[in-house]
Amino acid sequence: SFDPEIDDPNQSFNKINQETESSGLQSDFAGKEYWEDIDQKLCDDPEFDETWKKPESLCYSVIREQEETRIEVLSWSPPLVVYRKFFTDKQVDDYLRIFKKASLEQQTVVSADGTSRSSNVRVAKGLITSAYDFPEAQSLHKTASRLIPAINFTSSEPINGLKYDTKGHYVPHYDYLKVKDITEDDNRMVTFLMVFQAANVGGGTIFPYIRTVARTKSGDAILWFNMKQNREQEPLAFHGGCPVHSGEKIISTIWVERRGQELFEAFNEDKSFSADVLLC
Ligand SMILES: O=C(O)CCC(=O)C(=O)O
Ligand SMILES: [Fe+2]
Repeated sequence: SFDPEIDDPNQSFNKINQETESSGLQSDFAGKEYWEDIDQKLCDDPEFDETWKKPESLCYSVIREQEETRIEVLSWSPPLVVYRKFFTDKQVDDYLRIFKKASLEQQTVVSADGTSRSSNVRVAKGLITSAYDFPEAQSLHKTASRLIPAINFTSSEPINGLKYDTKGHYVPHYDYLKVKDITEDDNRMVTFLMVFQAANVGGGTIFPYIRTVARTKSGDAILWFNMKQNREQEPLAFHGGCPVHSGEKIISTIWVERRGQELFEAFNEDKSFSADVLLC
């Protein structure tokens, strides 16, 4: 089925041209110098977002075997979609409970001399929650596989949890790996990002080149492609975690490899994928 919901284009045009009051929100945080001003503004001010000016930005309801998924298309090509209320409250609570129990580690980066140090590029605490060790994570994996049949979730990295405290953020980057011993087949075709707790203020997921921010709530998920059809890096998939100005944000990601993606086997051109595969 098909259920478009378009804002009045004139109304959003007017909104975008109004003076905004976002500057009051922009607090100081460690690593602020890594952020472009224009991206911080997009993070903090939904009125600055250009997505809803595009005629192709629509919401779809897809029903398969009596189960409904609500998909918001933020970009067709490359695909960037938000799944609203994808997980049940129980799934969200169960996964959050792992986080409350675990001792979290500040994410580190490796320096040139081989030592690891904390970095202000990613101010967040991580926790590997593999589907083998955690039934709560397996449940998420199963739901994703069932409701998104276009993607083969079997070939994926362990589910990676991430918690941002107030002032936490993740400077825009690519998930596509540029490491020598990684083949194109092993590389991250898709990022599936699940939201378990949204920040009170801030904390969206920004795509600077698509000029949009996915503003999600707990139970929502975001999916995008990091790869072009020919398996090279998708330039528009550059993204980051917007600064959290108040509250905490808890997410986890499944990185899906190109390996075993039968639906995409025949696609090999030097161009972006298209989101229509996600709607059937
Ligand atoms: O926090 C976000 O919204 C983005 C997280 C992210 O980009 C990542 O974990 O690779
Ligand atoms: Fe990322």
